[in-house]
Amino acid sequence: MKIEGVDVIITSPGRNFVTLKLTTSDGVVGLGDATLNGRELAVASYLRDHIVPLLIGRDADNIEDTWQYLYRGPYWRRGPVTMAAIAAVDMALWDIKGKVAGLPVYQLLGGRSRRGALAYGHASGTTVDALFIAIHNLLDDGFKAIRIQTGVPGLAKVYGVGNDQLAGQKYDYEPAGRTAVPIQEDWDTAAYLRHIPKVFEAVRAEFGAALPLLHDAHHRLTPNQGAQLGRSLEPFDLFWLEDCTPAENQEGLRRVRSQTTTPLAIGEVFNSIFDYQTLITEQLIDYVRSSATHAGGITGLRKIMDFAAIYQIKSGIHGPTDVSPVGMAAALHLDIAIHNFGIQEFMVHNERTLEVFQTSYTFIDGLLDPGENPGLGVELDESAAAAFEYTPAYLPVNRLLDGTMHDW
Ligand SMILES: O=NC(=O)[C@@H](O)[C@H](O)[C@H](O)CO
Ligand SMILES: [Co+2]
Repeated sequence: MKIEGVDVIITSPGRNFVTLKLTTSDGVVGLGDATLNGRELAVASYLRDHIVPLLIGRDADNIEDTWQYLYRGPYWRRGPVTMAAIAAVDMALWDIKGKVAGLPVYQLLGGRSRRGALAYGHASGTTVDALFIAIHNLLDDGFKAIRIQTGVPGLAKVYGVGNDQLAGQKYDYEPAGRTAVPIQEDWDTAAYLRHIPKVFEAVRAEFGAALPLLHDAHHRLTPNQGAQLGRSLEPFDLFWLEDCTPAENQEGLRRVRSQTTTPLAIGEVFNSIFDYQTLITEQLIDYVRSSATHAGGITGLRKIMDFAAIYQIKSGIHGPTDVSPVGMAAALHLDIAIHNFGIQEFMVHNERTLEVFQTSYTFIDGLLDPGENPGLGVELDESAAAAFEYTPAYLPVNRLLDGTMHDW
């Protein structure tokens, strides 16, 4: 069965998505997510200009060989653009293989290892009161685990805090601003480190000790500051503290790990198994955050998760609204099949996105499930997609109060 058609579909139902559509000589269609927030056109070009010519005529059955061909063939390896492009091809080939077999992809990955995948939602508020409203809304929606982000006194806008009026609504936070250049946010680490423990103390007092709570420091701390935060949050028993420090310097996590028992999650910006090599072999983290969309697809992320399993490290697949429903579905098939599943981020796409992408995954009683449709279980309505033009959008940049460029 040969690959005959290769289309790159860019659509923007509220935010930009890049989708790869493969069509085989038998007319079977596979979809793959290639969305890289703020750099969508780079991946679209990588696909259109450099991958499409290589795919036409290739055997659609050979997923591993295609992955290796696209990973080793370009000579220049790894990186978010390359691995998102490879991810889209990989997902589309798994989608095709499932449709041909008449099986949901998780059945091809070893079958079901759990009833459903525990999801966590995003609660945010500029104030603790607004945050409480958001938490109640998510609990009402059935979430059994919740990420907590709040404003920081003295700072106008902080990562992960949406519009209080939308508090807890299903998609109350899209970080990429539709502006010609990135908007600038300000940051004050000392104010943040003073504030966050008080927020968790208030949340635990209001919602009790058992509710799984997560928090994302979003790469903004030094290793020692990450250690300080991890220690200060130990009394509040977090499910995880995410991106406590930029982790390209993987050894930096040794400092954090040696000082705190707060569980650590790293890697939504990582795209290769080598980005995790020290983090995993030295057990410096508890959860791997990469999405299938950004880490070379189902094939790429499965390799990372099987490596992590040896060291008792679990998945915490990245599931923001800038991973498309196709990427979300790919994650859910892995979530259901792998043994070392941890939790799945679920920001919930907006209605317009779900007009373009018809999904069959479900969220019931706090658990996500990919469903039983053959393949990944997502269809793309191309005429609906065409109605939403690409619009440049960028993630913010972040500076310290003295103007020094910092991590966002
Ligand atoms: O844990 N989730 C996150 O950190 C996300 O909200 C990221 O900021 C966005 O996906 C970046 O595009
Ligand atoms: Co994050």
